[in-house]
Amino acid sequence: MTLLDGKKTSEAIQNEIAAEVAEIRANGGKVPHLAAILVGNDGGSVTYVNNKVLACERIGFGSSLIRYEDTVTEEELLNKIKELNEDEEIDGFIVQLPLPKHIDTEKVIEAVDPRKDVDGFHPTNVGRMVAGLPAYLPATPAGILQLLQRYEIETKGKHCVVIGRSNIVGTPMSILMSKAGYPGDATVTLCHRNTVNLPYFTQQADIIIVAVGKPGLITADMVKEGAVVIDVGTTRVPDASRKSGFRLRGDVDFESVAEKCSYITPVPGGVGPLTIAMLMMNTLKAAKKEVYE
Ligand SMILES: Nc1nc2c(c(=O)[nH]1)N[C@@H](CN(C=O)c1ccc(C(=O)N[C@@H](CCC(=O)O)C(=O)O)cc1)CN2
Repeated sequence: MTLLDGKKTSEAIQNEIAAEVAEIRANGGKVPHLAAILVGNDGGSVTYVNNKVLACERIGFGSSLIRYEDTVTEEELLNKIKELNEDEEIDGFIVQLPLPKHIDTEKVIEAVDPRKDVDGFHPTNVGRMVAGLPAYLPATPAGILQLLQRYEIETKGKHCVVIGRSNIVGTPMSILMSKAGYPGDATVTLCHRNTVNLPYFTQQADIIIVAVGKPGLITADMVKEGAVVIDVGTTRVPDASRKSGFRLRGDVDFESVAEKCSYITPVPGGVGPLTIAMLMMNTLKAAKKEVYE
């Protein structure tokens, strides 16, 4: 069994981006600038956004962090988005999810100019991705593609079972894995909460990608010998022995499944760190106007 090391892969990608930024800087070009909007004080979201800002600093990007209390109104948020859409210094920006319940997330996502939507969540980017046109790909699925590619995992003709149909991970992942080319060309089954007899599908899978948020959902008896197992789940479970009071658990029962599969991602240190690297990649593309002229 080979461990798919997302931390190492993320560092490698970020080093490649940093080298390009150094070159841009040396040639007097515009240094990419990412802005992030964070609403509220959710522990996970604060960590992720701080890590995004730190990654910008390490790579040499400019960055802006815009914070609001969770009482912010939808109107205030939409006004800020309008401002960022028009700010020529900002190449791309994100609104950290989830948002408080009183804010319409879809409305917020649609307010972002698709040319600056480095999260790849705007319907224009989703549609372009489906149509095979240049688009910002959402960071988590794009990170999984990088892992498959960098570990030279065969995907053509394989049966890939994706579990979870979220707009951020499962649905785009299923589309990208079925597209022509590498990594892709797989036969894809998308399973979700109403799938009857989940093990029937997972037992046939050459590649399992699970993004549900149910710790330990995938057990050894559900996995074919030699399968590739990608775990996107990161649920915080209480752990009194840790200073933080919690630990992260994936959707895969790692100990038992690792003995059966050919490749597996750990949690933490698997898919998660790639999310940040791919956001940086999208921001570089935005600055270079690679997706939109
Ligand atoms: N606007 C966005 N919101 C959210 C996204 C997103 O891509 N854009 N994705 C997730 C959260 N997320 C990034 O924002 C994210 C999640 C996990 C990790 C990560 O590195 N996880 C580590 C563990 C970190 C920890 O200790 O908590 C790992 O898995 O090893 C990075 C980014 C939802 N919101």
